[in-house]
Amino acid sequence: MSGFEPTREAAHARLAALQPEAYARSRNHLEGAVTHLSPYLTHGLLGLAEVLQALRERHGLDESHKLVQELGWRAYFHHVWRHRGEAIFASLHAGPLPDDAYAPTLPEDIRRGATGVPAIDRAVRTLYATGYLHNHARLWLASYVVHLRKVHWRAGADWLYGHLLDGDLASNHLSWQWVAGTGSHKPYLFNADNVARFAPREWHSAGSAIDLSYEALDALARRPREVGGGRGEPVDEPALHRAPPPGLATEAGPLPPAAALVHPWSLAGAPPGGPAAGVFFADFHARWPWSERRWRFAADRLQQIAGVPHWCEGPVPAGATAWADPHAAPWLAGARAMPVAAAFDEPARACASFTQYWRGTRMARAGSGARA
Ligand SMILES: Cc1cc2nc3c(=O)[nH]c(=O)nc-3n(C[C@H](O)[C@H](O)[C@H](O)COP(=O)(O)OP(=O)(O)OC[C@H]3O[C@@H](n4cnc5c(N)ncnc54)[C@H](O)[C@@H]3O)c2cc1C
Repeated sequence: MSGFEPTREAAHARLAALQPEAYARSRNHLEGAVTHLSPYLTHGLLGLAEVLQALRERHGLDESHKLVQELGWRAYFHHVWRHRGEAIFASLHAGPLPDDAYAPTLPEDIRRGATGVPAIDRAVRTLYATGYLHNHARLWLASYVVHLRKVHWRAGADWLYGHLLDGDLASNHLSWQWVAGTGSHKPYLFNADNVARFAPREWHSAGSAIDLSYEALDALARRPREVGGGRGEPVDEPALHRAPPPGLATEAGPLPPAAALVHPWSLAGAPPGGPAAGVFFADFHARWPWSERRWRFAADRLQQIAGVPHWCEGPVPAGATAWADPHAAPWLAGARAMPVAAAFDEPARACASFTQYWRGTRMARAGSGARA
């Protein structure tokens, strides 16, 4: 996989390269034909509706196709965030053990990719080297952290979010809850045989702490004691930054009163109006630090669109305009937030499961007038 360039051209190149049939056959394999669209979707370089439209028009896909369903998971997690708000950052319901049976912080050997389980240590190295992980690797990592090492899912979720280029608070934190069993009916478990089936040889983990039957793993998930770790060679964890890292320029002055704002989740371009101004929200990053790679991804694109981005401490001026996004919403309260085109029709009620959501929605039809 090559890196992720923060440009519309790179995003469209990913879209043009999609192979839906190969995706459906191979998506669970670490070397399968996955799309690598997630950093572009998270940062609004591509809209979900825009991707679905391309899948419909170029490939004739509908809701029955696996790729459309996977994109549906993203939309479902945002549906849950819309309905539950801040509640998604705490356990939605009880998991296999009470919350206080899990450690509140991530042990050093996991952070440093030194657990001695090749699949986990590889995943951590890949994450730090690229800012991206295949879905299966994310599932393995989260399951190991929560069920074998007894670390609270929230500690793992916050850490992973910071290092991912595609970190999306709904997809990330709700996926961790799905794995933990606090957002699904049972814990997600995996073993060395599963890794051997879907990952290249260097990831294989026979003889390690995950080389167990599913019965044994299920019993482990339901008892409070952790399996030990810490037998591997450590790597350095890249720093996470709550403010722009050294060398990344931002402007501290006030925003123009009627600015067309571009924030890090709307990097396709400025909304209509003007003048365009890029913006980072200080309060967001006080809570959610990012890796340097991610800061640069967003800042490079903001710079392309609107010059040096502003460092915004507090809400934006009333009279400014911006594309709506839930990550940015608290700081856009006084501004005109322009809706992004819906990708899927919104079910009338809050859905308690993906299955319920999927039964209650369809791919939205184009033509709402909002940005794709
Ligand atoms: C523990 C954990 C944490 C995750 N954190 C994030 C995150 O912060 N941001 C994020 O975008 N995705 C997250 N995901 C979902 C998924 O792993 C990634 O979207 C996917 O791996 C991104 O790679 P891709 O674009 O090549 O995916 P593909 O497999 O090619 O899928 C295409 C698109 O469908 C959507 N999608 C696919 N699978 C999922 C899924 N399970 N849940 C939600 N959307 C999905 C994504 O938008 C993705 O870009 C997480 C999953 C897990 C298990």
